[in-house]
Amino acid sequence: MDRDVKKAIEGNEREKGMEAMSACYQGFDPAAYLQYNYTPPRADFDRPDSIVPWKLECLHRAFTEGDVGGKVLVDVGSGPTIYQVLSGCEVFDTLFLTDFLEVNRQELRRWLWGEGGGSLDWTPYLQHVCKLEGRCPSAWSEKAARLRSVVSDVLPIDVHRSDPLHPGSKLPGAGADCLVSSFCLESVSPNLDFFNRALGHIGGLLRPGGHLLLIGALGESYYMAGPGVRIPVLSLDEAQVCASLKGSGYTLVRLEVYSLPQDMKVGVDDVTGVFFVKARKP
Ligand SMILES: C[S@@+](CC[C@H](N)C(=O)[O-])C[C@H]1O[C@@H](n2cnc3c(N)ncnc32)[C@H](O)[C@@H]1O
Repeated sequence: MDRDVKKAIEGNEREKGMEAMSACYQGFDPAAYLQYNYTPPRADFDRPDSIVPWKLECLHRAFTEGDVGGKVLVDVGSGPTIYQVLSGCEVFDTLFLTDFLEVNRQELRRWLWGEGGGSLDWTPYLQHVCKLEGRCPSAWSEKAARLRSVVSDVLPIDVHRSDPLHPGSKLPGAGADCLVSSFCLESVSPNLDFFNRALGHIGGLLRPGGHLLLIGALGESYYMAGPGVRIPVLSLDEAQVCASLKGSGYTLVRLEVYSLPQDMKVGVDDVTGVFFVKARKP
């Protein structure tokens, strides 16, 4: 087959894959998603084996080891959540939150700048991260103020585009000094090829020498994003995550894995574990 025709067919298939994924996301319900994943037992701060405290601990460690720094932090596919930047906001003075869906960007803006907060009370999260930082939990309001002061914008993003941010949303300087992304790439990719491409696309936002902190689901084939809203997920294992990072040119600093205790399986997905990666772009 002619090379150009083959490329056109492949391009067409990719467009279809992106459209199908985008259609799945139209029913995403931020309040329900937060309720499913960010309340006990998954966010039980009295249990170190709960998912959220584990993620917050990984992020805290990654941001306080001394090797991650610079000016600009970008969170890719923030969704309606802020937990993933509670440690990073102390290290970076400029932070961009991003998401594909306006409903999620709106939820973030409500917490950041709106009146009446948002759909979830983030206070226990702020208190917990203050404790990890050796501060008094009552410092949580200072942390909230710090986060609000460093967020420069909440931007639209599409990781399936080679230039994932809108052309009008150029990052300052040579790009981000650090990227965080949690449960985004595998939840928006119909197959490993899409995942690898998306990883490459977001890498374009990161300056050489910058760090990627990637959190994601292991062994997950779907999650619920609202009543009756079932989103397919690319089921990954640790070896695939490592191979994808290597394929995108990253140097792996650390991979940590969390296995879900039986009582964290609450019927909103079929995830079996979570990975946390710290990697560096050479
Ligand atoms: C499973 S949620 C993760 C949200 C949050 N980061 C977390 O840790 O819970 C996946 C997110 O990816 C976003 N998303 C969907 N399609 C996307 C795309 N093409 N590019 C970037 N983000 C996308 C969704 O809107 C959703 O917020």
